[in-house]
Amino acid sequence: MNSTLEAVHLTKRYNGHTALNDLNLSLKGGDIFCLLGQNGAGKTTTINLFLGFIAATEGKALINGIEVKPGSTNTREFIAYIPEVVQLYGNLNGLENLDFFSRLAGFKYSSAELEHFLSTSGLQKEAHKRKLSTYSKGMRQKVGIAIALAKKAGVILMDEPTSGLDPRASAEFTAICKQLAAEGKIIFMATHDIFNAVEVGAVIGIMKQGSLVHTVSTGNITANELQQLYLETI
Ligand SMILES: Nc1ncnc2c1ncn2[C@@H]1O[C@H](COP(=O)(O)OP(=O)(O)OP(=O)(O)O)[C@@H](O)[C@H]1O
Repeated sequence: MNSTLEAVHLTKRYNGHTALNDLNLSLKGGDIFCLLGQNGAGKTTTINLFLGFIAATEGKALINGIEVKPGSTNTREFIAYIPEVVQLYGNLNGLENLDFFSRLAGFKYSSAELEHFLSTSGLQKEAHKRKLSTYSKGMRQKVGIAIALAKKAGVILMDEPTSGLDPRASAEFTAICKQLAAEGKIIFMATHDIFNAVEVGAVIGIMKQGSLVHTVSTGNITANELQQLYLETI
């Protein structure tokens, strides 16, 4: 199935304060979209609407043509979410965490399959059987990606995934995102990382006070130009 992610006049207000204003967006399998914007611009609000964590005030968030509704499980199976800090069980190892979260999503895999998901996500083999409490942030994130793969989610939402990663881990992460998109997944990430957004080859949205004010393709812009546009916008 070709995945889709759409926002149609998507709006969220809190007591008269507009956190997200009339967002219109249409992504398909293979697309990478990076949402940039200052603190409070509305990036996490957008992700939370697609996850069904909060209800839209107006408009719709749609995954594979199905409207996302808080409390409904209709769209959950199509989505994986990688937050800034991936929450895993510190006293379980990488394989055990992956097995646990895969089962929670309704999938049961052999050890070889679980190992394969972890390796595809870039986690070195020696770490597969080490307790999560000994993992770095980048390693935890790789387990998060492995869980997304194991769920067979067509849409992967990420909130500031490269924050706190060293340049090498960030570059590895970029490569994995590109690979996932090449396999037909939609990657939607909120980020402050202009360099990563350009490297990942995404379409970039710049958000200001809840409104998407620019959408640019990275094929047409360098990191310096994007930084300039960002600074002029916000
Ligand atoms: N539960 C809430 N109640 C009231 N206002 C909220 C709530 N959640 C978010 N907001 C407001 O909505 C606006 C958008 O917040 P959001 O978290 O989406 O920003 P962001 O772009 O993700 O910022 P950051 O880069 O800091 O994560 C902000 O003004 C924020 O204060």
